[in-house]
Amino acid sequence: MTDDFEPPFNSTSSQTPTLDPASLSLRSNGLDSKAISASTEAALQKIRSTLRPGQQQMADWKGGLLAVSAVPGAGKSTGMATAAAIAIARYGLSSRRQLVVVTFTRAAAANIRSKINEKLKDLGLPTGGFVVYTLHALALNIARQHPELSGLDLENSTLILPTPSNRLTRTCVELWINDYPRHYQRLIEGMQFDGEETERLRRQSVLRTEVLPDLSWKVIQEAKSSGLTPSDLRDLATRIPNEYEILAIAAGLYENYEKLLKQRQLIDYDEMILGALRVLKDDRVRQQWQQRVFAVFEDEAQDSTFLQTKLLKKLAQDSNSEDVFNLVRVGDPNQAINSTFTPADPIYFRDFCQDCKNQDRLATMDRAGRSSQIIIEAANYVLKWVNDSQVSGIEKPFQEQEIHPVSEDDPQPDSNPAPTGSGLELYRPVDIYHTVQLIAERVIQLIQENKEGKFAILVRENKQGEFISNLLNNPQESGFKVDLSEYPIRIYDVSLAARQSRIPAELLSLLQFIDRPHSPDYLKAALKVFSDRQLIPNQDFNALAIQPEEFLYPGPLDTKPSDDKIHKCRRFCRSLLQARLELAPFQLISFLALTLQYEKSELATADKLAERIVKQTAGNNSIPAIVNVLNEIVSSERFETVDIDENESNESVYTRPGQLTIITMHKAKGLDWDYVFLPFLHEQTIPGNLRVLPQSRFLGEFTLSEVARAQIRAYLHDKNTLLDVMTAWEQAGFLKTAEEYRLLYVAMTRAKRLLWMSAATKAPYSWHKPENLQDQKPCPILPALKARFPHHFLGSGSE
Ligand SMILES: Nc1ncnc2c1ncn2[C@@H]1O[C@H](COP(=O)(O)OP(=O)(O)OP(=O)(O)O)[C@@H](O)[C@H]1O
Repeated sequence: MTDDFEPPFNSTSSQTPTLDPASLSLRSNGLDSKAISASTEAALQKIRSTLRPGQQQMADWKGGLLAVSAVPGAGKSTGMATAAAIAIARYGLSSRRQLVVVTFTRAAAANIRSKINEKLKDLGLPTGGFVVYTLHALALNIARQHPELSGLDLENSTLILPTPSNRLTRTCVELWINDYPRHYQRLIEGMQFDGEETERLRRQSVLRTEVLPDLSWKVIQEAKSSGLTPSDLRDLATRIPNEYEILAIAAGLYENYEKLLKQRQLIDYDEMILGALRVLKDDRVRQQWQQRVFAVFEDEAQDSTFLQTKLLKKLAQDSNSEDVFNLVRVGDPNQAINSTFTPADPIYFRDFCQDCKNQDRLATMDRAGRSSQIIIEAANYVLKWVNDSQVSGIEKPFQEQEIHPVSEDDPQPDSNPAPTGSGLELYRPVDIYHTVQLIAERVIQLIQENKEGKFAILVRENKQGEFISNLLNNPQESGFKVDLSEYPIRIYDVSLAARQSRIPAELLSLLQFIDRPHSPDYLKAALKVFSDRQLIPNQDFNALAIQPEEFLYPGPLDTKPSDDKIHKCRRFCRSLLQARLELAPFQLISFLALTLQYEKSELATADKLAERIVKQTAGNNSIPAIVNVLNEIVSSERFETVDIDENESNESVYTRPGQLTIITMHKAKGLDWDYVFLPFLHEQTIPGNLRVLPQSRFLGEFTLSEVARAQIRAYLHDKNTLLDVMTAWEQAGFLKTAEEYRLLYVAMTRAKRLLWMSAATKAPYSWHKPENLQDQKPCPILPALKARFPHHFLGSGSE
């Protein structure tokens, strides 16, 4: 985290510029521009003339609020960087009074920083007039400079990223169970219960290791990032009673979480934003900051949470006039794809756009030069079709915002390029193997035509990427007919990195089991790791794990049936316990890596991890010591994986010429390629539906965490909306449907010259078992596109 933020603004008050009262009154009505020379003005006009109409509106901003709603590929970051450089020049900004540019990821921050620097250099201006932050880095910077106000001791605390499976979440759950036995019992009883002991143990296992950690994780994120305290949540719980008292449980978990953070000197990301907001509550300090901040420009504004929005508004507020904000927010409501698994909520940006519209301060950037005309038409059609079909209740998933091609004289080289072939190809391959074969064959054709071409296969989940990558990289072993290694194309599997980032957690689970094999939780977690790695068949592990001894070493009198599946699970677990007896603790990591059948780069990551553990446990190389170190790595930071090919983290590695990138749709946001392949578009995943896992059906046909989250969200949007359980569950489903379609839209709009889409007739129900094929319906978009663009439908693709 430490390298995530800029050198701080000057923090002492003596260095704060004092403002001339005359300019203050001017600033309330608009910003006070510096007198600039005719030659600088001419240079600014020249830069402005390279912008598209929507971008020019950004460049012409003269203070106050401005919302910019842009379509994919409209040039949001280009426009923002240029507008920033123009504002810096026009208002004579310097390190004493800076423009603050905020964006979402570090890569995006680096990108926009270099664009602004470039423009300033062209203008012959110094580069001290602006800073670029990620939202969290900005908050951290403010909180760090005023520890007495933020209440955060950042020097002695650890930053954490809670997950449902980490120790902190699990401890919250255990404490809650202790404090609320009656509530817990009510959950165990579920819809109905006949008191049978094995079933009781199974339900306890599901609640303790799945349902409650999930509830805790989702609700805490949602509530905290929206500024709700545990007691706010308790109040809300009394207003939405239900049988299980879901929100009361959530409030209890949240209280435990907050207590644990304090006790253990841990800080989460929301705490940093809250800390910064506490700092800005102090009038004097707030004014100092506001005087140093000339204005705030935010990119990717559709992904902000309530608290983040609040922080930016505070900073952008005029120090002398509460109603004046110098704030430009740029985003695309149609590319909001984080709201179902993070607390990001596009409603805040939509509301901001609406407010700005009412004040005539909304600009739209609806021209984009990225894609061929036919791809634009397909994306526009999807948007309209989805909105018209009312797939997600009354709220439309998309803002009615069509993409238009840029004008003929647009400065972007090769804008709206000619399509490759027909530009849009729709297929219904026989099965998923056939799908990959069609892609490989098409790639071979295209790479021969264009050696510098950029290719990507976008998948919905990493498992699909793994499947494709295995077939393409090991054609012989898989009996696959096409061998890409004979052609000048490199395969870059981004999902591999995601798989690698799971390595520390996987090893931790196995080691915890080795350390305490009689713990049902650890046994279950170990089985889950084997199953995720496809070494054992997936099944309800709660049933196996509740009596570890019986499972591991069944006696002759054991009555439980034991089939092949169970034998296989048992063999793996026993081999771990055997290793414990035979190997020294420091050798266990390598043994586990081999047991999990890690491949080359995964083994390298495991080695790196082992080295670090040996160092950190020097003097006490016991299994509990190793578990402790691993636990810290897993719960407090992202361990860096080793990429055998490179160590670059720059996004440009995803879009290199002559490369076929396999990447998730989520990660592809903001990137583009000449040829984009979207395989496996099945209704089951896009839009899919919210599933209740069989093991937690005893609670009813809904998921506690989703219900609670939907209830909180509805309340935040409108304090009078209190949803009952089933309505909340339905809302959660709508939210997911809407977001899946937006994700598909993001994926489609990554293509420049060819958009290739397919749904195989036969596909697996679960990608954990890709070989189990069954008939699968296509995503409803495909038949709709087929009807609208009949000439682009190429059947199964075989002659
Ligand atoms: N005024 C312009 N002149 C020349 N090129 C431009 C201009 N505006 C944008 N571009 C080019 O258009 C492409 C898309 O721009 P950019 O990546 O900023 O779009 P975006 O709106 O952020 O896209 P997305 O929403 O899909 O992430 C880039 O290659 C950029 O260089």
